[in-house]
Amino acid sequence: MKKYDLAIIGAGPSGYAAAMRAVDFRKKTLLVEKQTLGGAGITNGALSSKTWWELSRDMLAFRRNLSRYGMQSPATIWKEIQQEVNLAVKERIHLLQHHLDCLRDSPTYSQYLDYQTGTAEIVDENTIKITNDEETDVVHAEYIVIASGSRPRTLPHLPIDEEHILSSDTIEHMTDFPKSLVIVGAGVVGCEYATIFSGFGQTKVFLIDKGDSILPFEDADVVAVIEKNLEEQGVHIHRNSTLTKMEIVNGKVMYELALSDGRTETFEVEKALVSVGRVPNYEKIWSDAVPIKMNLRGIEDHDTNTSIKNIFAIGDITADINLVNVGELEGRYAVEKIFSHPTKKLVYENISTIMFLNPEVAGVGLNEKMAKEKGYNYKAVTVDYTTIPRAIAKRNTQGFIKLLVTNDDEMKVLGMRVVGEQASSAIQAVALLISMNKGIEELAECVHPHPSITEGIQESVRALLGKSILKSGLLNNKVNCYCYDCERGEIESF
Ligand SMILES: Cc1cc2nc3c(=O)[nH]c(=O)nc-3n(C[C@H](O)[C@H](O)[C@H](O)COP(=O)(O)OP(=O)(O)OC[C@H]3O[C@@H](n4cnc5c(N)ncnc54)[C@H](O)[C@@H]3O)c2cc1C
Ligand SMILES: NC(=O)c1ccc[n+]([C@@H]2O[C@H](COP(=O)([O-])OP(=O)(O)OC[C@H]3O[C@@H](n4cnc5c(N)ncnc54)[C@H](O)[C@@H]3O)[C@@H](O)[C@H]2O)c1
Repeated sequence: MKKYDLAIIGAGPSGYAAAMRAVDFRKKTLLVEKQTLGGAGITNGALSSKTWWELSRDMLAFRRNLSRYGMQSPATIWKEIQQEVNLAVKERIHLLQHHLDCLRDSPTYSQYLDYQTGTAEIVDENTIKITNDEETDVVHAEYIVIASGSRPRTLPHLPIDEEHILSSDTIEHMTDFPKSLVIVGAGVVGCEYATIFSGFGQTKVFLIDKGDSILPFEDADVVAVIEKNLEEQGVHIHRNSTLTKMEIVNGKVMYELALSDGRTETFEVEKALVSVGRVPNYEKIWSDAVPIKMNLRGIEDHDTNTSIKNIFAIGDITADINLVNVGELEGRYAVEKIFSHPTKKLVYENISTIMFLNPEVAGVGLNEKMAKEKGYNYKAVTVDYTTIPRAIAKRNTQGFIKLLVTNDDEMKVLGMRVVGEQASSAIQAVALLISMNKGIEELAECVHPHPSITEGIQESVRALLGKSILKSGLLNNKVNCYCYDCERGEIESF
């Protein structure tokens, strides 16, 4: 039986990152993947959907520019767009595969990493069975990392046939733009695909929202911008609507909604996308001999440790945040914990996220909803994009920056949201401040290039310190500072 220091189940972003960190420690490592290298980080997930989003955004901008010069838009051809996405996916998988091949052939690394395709199952604490079409292999591992990821959640009354009623695993494999598409679930996946399909301008999109606003975890001012743009692109948002029935009738999707006023309404569309969250891939990963504790959301890990001493869990299989950067962070951390002593704790406070919407929404740390739930007294500033020269030059001033800090002398950064052009690049400096547990003074004096969106971040910081160029509370609240008192539940401008 082959012996390994570490065996990793799943080669998505979490497992791949863990394997590469183990190689740094020169430990004999096995990485097992049953399907596609890169997991949902590449295929039917992060990279593929972001390629669709980029192409859709380009097409929307192209159509707008053509109409500015009084020109007709050409037709958008599904096959061409899909081919480009497939190229992006192949390019990334090829790079990761080629990297594995190079490691295998490298005199420095070849003895440390084995990559095997097959389905892995933990038989006991140190034994893994790997099955593929041809054979079954059994290996010994001192430590095991589970990185088996997640898949789309299904609902009992929604007959997903992956042809008419689809999940995020198959929506990108359709053969043409549907004339109409209903999306069940207005979370990140649902809103990103609503943005993608409405951006191409070939599909009438309906979005079913259980509550009164999409993206229920986000602040109302952020959501308002996104909803406005979706609706301007022709998306119909069914608010406060419960899906009571969905069926395939004569090749079309019929769905029935119960509205909050007691009425029911029926609609017919060509396709449906169900995006109501994800569930962990835990089935048949471990046998009864290894009782790993989990709940409905995933493995209950403590800093990547599971309830079994030598078995760790990372990425989407765990019951916390499902993101590529979080999976990679956990993967690297788990391996450092196994083979050394990590110098830093595993912290989630400075995790940056981007939601690929119209416009993009970048975030780090807390938003106001979360800060209120956690009982913080905080100071906040909002700076409108209309005050930022770069946004004016771009001829797109829609959006704003919102920065939250503690309401004390230190003014530690709690979190930030940026909605608008280049939002993602604007948040990095603040993410760094949070990770360094620093106050905002540092950012106030740094000289930013001009014109740049990050000047808006600097103006936010200066406004909180009472030394901004544009003063708070004037100019129709385009620069606005306020504090929130959690005991009184009140907001006061300053
Ligand atoms: C549509 C969509 C868009 C997304 N967009 C973003 C984004 O923009 N940014 C972002 O940060 N995140 C995004 N995500 C989330 C991100 O894709 C996941 O958080 C990430 O892929 C999780 O990585 P993972 O390695 O934990 O799991 P996965 O990527 O799910 O990989 C797990 C791997 O394990 C393999 N596996 C499972 N069981 C076994 C077994 N028994 N034996 C061997 N192998 C096994 C699977 O085949 C798979 O390849 C998106 C997700 C979706 C669905
Ligand atoms: N840009 C990004 O970083 C990005 C993009 C896509 C996905 N992701 C990750 O993937 C994960 C999964 O995304 P998701 O959108 O599937 O999950 P989600 O949890 O973000 O959203 C699910 C939505 O479905 C709604 N819902 C649940 N049950 C419903 C029902 N019966 N009827 C109607 N609506 C219902 C919920 O209210 C929620 O709004 C996210 O946690 C996210 O971390 C990240």
